Amino acid sequence: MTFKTLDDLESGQRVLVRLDLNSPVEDGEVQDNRRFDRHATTVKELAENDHRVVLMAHQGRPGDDDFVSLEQHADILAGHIGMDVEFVADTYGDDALDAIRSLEGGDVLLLENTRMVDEELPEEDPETKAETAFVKTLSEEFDAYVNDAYSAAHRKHASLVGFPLVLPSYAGRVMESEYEANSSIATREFDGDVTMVVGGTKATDVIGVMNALDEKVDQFLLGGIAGELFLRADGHDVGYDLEGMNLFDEQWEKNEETIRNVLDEKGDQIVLATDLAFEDENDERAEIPVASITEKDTAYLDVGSDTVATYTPYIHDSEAVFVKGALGLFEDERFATGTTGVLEAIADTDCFSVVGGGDTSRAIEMYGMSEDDFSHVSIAGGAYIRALTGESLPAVELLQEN
Ligand SMILES: Nc1ncnc2c1ncn2[C@@H]1O[C@H](COP(=O)(O)OP(=O)(O)O)[C@@H](O)[C@H]1O
Ligand SMILES: O=C(OP(=O)(O)O)[C@H](O)COP(=O)(O)O
Repeated sequence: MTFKTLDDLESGQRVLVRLDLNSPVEDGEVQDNRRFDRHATTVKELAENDHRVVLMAHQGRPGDDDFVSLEQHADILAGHIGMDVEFVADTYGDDALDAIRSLEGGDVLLLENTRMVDEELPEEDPETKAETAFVKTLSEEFDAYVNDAYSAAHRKHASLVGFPLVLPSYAGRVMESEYEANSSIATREFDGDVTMVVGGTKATDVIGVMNALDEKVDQFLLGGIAGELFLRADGHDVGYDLEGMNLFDEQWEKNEETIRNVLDEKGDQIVLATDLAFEDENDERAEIPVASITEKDTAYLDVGSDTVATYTPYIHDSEAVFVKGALGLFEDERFATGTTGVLEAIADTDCFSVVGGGDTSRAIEMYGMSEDDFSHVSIAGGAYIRALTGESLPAVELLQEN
């Protein structure tokens, strides 16, 4: 491990901890999710080591519907760690400082949404962030900083990159496990085949992964919106926006040439869906072979069962399988077959497997699978894709330099 961890942190200190509790918010209600469960391990360990634990996290972005206070997050987190989590609706003002100074060993306090601090969001160099009033004021109150927010590590925000320049800094347990797993595709050598299942909504994610990992990956199994755009490049009447849709055409305009080039250059590594699923006149799932599609008149919402049957042997014959992005609209049970099919194929093997993507990894718990069926289930989306494509994660690099 290339950074200091909680194993290196002496007990009984004043510790400022950055988590990523960014969650879906539905009608103002913060939705519990695996990020709380995963971060609970770090928080509980710090409290049990008699630290005075002060937590920072963000939720949403100013102006978005999910930009809310962290008050609900404190209650949800308390439920996961089985301890009280005090909340103060302040980030670094007098109320926050008073609450921080009144803590005793083993206490846990959550500060207000870091994105309510003007100095937090602009993406700036760590040196600039270290000079903000936010960082300078808070860092005076602590002996150490712990960053556990791997899934936000691609952001150069004050709470993520300002403190490591002014406090002794350590990786939390989530940071450790996410870094280890998500960098493994780049750092580990596999004797057998390596397979990547890539889907989701963003063609640029798929292109980035293919360009970065074509030396490491033997086959890319495609699905989702991105997979349909590659089918369009392969000459099929799919991957088009129908009336009222905005999923394909804008991406196609921006990426057509790149998609065609990737398909030409890496075609022998790319496996495309052989059939797709759609909603028929009875609102039920129906499937059609891609070769039989001759009209641009249907919205396809999943890969078909024949595609799953085609992808399964690749997965079964692989030593390592990495997943990024769903193969269909899995939130609708009728169109979960592609995503659950490949996840079940992975679960049936003892290959090394990493499932990533903030939305995609939710499919595991939604369809009764266990995280234990996989080597690692990431709670990161954008950060995971950057790890796969070898792009920098500024907050991780700063921990490594500390
Ligand atoms: N054919 C499809 N039509 C509509 N949505 C799709 C389709 N395939 C996948 N999706 C959507 O893609 C989302 C996941 O993609 P994305 O957000 O890029 O990945 P992640 O958040 O897991 O990194 C899922 O929420 C799923 O609903
Ligand atoms: O949820 C997050 O990113 P993700 O959706 O890529 O997993 C992180 O918390 C970063 O949030 P942001 O994309 O609002 O900076």
